[in-house]
Amino acid sequence: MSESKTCVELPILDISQPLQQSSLSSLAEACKTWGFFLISNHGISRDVYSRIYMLSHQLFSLSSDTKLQLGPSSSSKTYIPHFIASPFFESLRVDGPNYFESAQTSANILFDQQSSEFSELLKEYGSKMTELSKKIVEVLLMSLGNGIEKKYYESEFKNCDGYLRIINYSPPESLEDEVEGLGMHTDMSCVTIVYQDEIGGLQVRSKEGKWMDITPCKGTLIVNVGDMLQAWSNEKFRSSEHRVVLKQPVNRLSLAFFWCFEDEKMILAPDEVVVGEGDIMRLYEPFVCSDYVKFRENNERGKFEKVGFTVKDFAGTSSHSNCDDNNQNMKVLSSCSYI
Ligand SMILES: O=C(O)CCC(=O)C(=O)O
Ligand SMILES: [Fe+2]
Repeated sequence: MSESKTCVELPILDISQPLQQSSLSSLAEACKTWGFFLISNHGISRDVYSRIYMLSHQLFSLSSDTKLQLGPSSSSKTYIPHFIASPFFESLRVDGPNYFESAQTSANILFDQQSSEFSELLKEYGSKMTELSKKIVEVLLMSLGNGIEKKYYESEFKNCDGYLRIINYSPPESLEDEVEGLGMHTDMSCVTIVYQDEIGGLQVRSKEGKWMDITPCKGTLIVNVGDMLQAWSNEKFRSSEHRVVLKQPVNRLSLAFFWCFEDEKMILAPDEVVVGEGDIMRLYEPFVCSDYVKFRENNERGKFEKVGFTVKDFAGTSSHSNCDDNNQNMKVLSSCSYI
């Protein structure tokens, strides 16, 4: 990997302060260009992070045999071992809405001594992330203008739910060049909230195809738009390709929280959102959320969220053929539709 890289400058939204019009504009701009921004004053203390980190570190230090008791099997994706996403990636999933129960089920299998510390912490983290995700989606809808949030926040987003992935990256000890910890992918969520430690490594791909570093910024969380919101917003918000590269021979831990529509949700951008600023083309056919998830899961090239086929290939109208795309595998499902 020898491409030259640059850091991307993303706006920081102070979520504890009343919203200014200027913050909404820079947010809308960042979400259209990068699909990424940062959140400060999110209300999660350093202490909570260091306790989650300590317990997660203990958990990932257990033997493979112990961890493999959690999966992977076709019915359970709780634990993803090394060599599925990459040789250096493993993760533990904690499902909402009952984060305590989900974490405790794993803890009971993994740890000899019964303790609820891990599950209590994840319950707290899950509920904070839920509140934050709701706020973020509302703010994003506000940034679209025309009172879109008043009309559509409650009716469209009230049944969203989340899950958390605790990810442990362990690069080889003799690391000469950087390696990919998690390959290029887009998220299938509405929004994802990531906490990365000071080691960094998260990169976003620009529209021109250049990899840009998202440098860790103390005390902030990273938010990125996922495929579901890209489709719902008719691409007013971009679900960008991103990846994780490991540049130092040290462990990296991250917490990725995915806020998603319910499985049976039909995704169709409202007319007011499609029209926007003179944009009259509907870029996606209506589709059911779980059908897209299945499409990604069943698609060899889409395995583990690697980009190959994305929501554009699944439900994009032919309006997309005029767009930026350097994806050679565009599969147009139907002809252009106008509202
Ligand atoms: O580990 C990270 O920083 C990002 C993880 C990620 O992109 C994902 O799990 O979808
Ligand atoms: Fe991701």
